[in-house]
Amino acid sequence: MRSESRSDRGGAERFDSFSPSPSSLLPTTSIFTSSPTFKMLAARNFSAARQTLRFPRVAPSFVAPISQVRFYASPAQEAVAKFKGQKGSDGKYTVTLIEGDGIGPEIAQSVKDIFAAAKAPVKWESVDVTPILKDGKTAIPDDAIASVRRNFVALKGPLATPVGKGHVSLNLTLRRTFNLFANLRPCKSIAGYKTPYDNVDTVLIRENTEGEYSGIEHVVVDGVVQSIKLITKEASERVLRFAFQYAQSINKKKVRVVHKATIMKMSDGLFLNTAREIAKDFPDVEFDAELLDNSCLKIVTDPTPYNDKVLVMPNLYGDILSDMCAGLIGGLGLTPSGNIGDECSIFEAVHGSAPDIAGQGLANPTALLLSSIMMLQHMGLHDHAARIQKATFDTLAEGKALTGDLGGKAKTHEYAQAIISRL
Ligand SMILES: NC(=O)C1=CN([C@@H]2O[C@H](COP(=O)(O)OP(=O)(O)OC[C@H]3O[C@@H](n4cnc5c(N)ncnc54)[C@H](O)[C@@H]3O)[C@@H](O)[C@H]2O)C=CC1
Ligand SMILES: O=C(O)CCC(=O)C(=O)O
Repeated sequence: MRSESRSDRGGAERFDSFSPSPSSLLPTTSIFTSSPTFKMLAARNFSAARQTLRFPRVAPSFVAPISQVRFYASPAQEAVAKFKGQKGSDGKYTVTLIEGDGIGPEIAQSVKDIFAAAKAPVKWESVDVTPILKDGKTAIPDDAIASVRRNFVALKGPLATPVGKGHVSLNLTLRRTFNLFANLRPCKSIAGYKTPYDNVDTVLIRENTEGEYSGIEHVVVDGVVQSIKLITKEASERVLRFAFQYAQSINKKKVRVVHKATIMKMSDGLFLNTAREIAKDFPDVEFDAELLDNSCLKIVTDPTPYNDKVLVMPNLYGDILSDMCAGLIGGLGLTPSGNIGDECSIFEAVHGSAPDIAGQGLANPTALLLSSIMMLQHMGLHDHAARIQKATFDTLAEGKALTGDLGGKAKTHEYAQAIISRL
């Protein structure tokens, strides 16, 4: 029976049992399985022109049309977010590629080279996501949308966002456009790369379409702005159900909600209460909850107790906590992610466009490469995923061809070559 009791700040609220954590970073089996009104920019660089797009003063149309909305009737229902792509007549899957800004093209090139050397059955379809305005709102060009919908899967480099002005984040626009409701961010220690902890193995799932990232902001009066954190039961339910199903698929038998329902009693309260309801459908998975600040303190003090759990949380908390976890294993050059939806999924590194090192061949492509390995697993290409993963981890463990962020001297392409030589 599920028992619920409130704990003090030192512990999590507990609800119930436990099982061993998986031994690999990425599970070998998973449930992954018009014309524009006008075109704003011609170039794919992060230019002043992009900044001319304005924040909407009213809510953007990110709510999915009813035809896209998925309702969950019972836990027995098929696992969410399965890959629906088909091999072409050439024996290859076509995958949409968004190279991105800053270091994006450099790290994307490494992934392309490694996939070619590994003979991964993937054909890249590069698309331009320079934003357009549709009905006054930032949108992804129709060709790019059609490509992702056709291929069901995409690999994406980082996209830069103007600070404090300009167009809505394209990263967020992509997640909303395709209703990519869960952002899956695993973070595991790299053998051979020494950090204060040798055994980090966290799995964080972030609600990906609403919360603090809803983009509903307006000026109330001069000097007073309001930003709305939108939480809906429907979006909470789908990411929470994904979290429980994902935990089962990787044999982690604990799911923990990270929240701040002490302060945001209604919004985080709805997320937490929805989690309690969903948890009833998964009696074999232990469920509890923890306050965000407490989670941060405890993870940086000792991440080990988090190795047996899947953490699930509202949008902003997941963004911040996953960067913090990246710091525990050696930085943003190492952490992958998957934006998971019912129809399509887009895989990308956790990091951004790293303008400070862009164009110099200094970027570490590991995070995008591990994201592409998650993508292969999602597509059911487990053998190719395992081969590339082994070559990557062996190269890192050997430590001879590391990029600057890991204390090495290798250029991006030299590190990629070292991986290729092991394939
Ligand atoms: N999902 C996405 O596409 C994301 C995009 N961004 C955007 O990226 C831009 C830059 O954001 P920042 O705050 O500077 O964060 P960032 O993640 O781009 O960089 C933070 C630090 O980590 C380093 N770093 C990141 N990735 C690296 C890699 N692969 N290899 C070696 N070092 C790496 C950078 O050099 C920098 O020192 C902004 O426009 C932001 O909006 C930020 C986060 C995610
Ligand atoms: O879109 C951006 O500029 C940053 C987004 C981000 O940090 C993320 O959600 O991964």
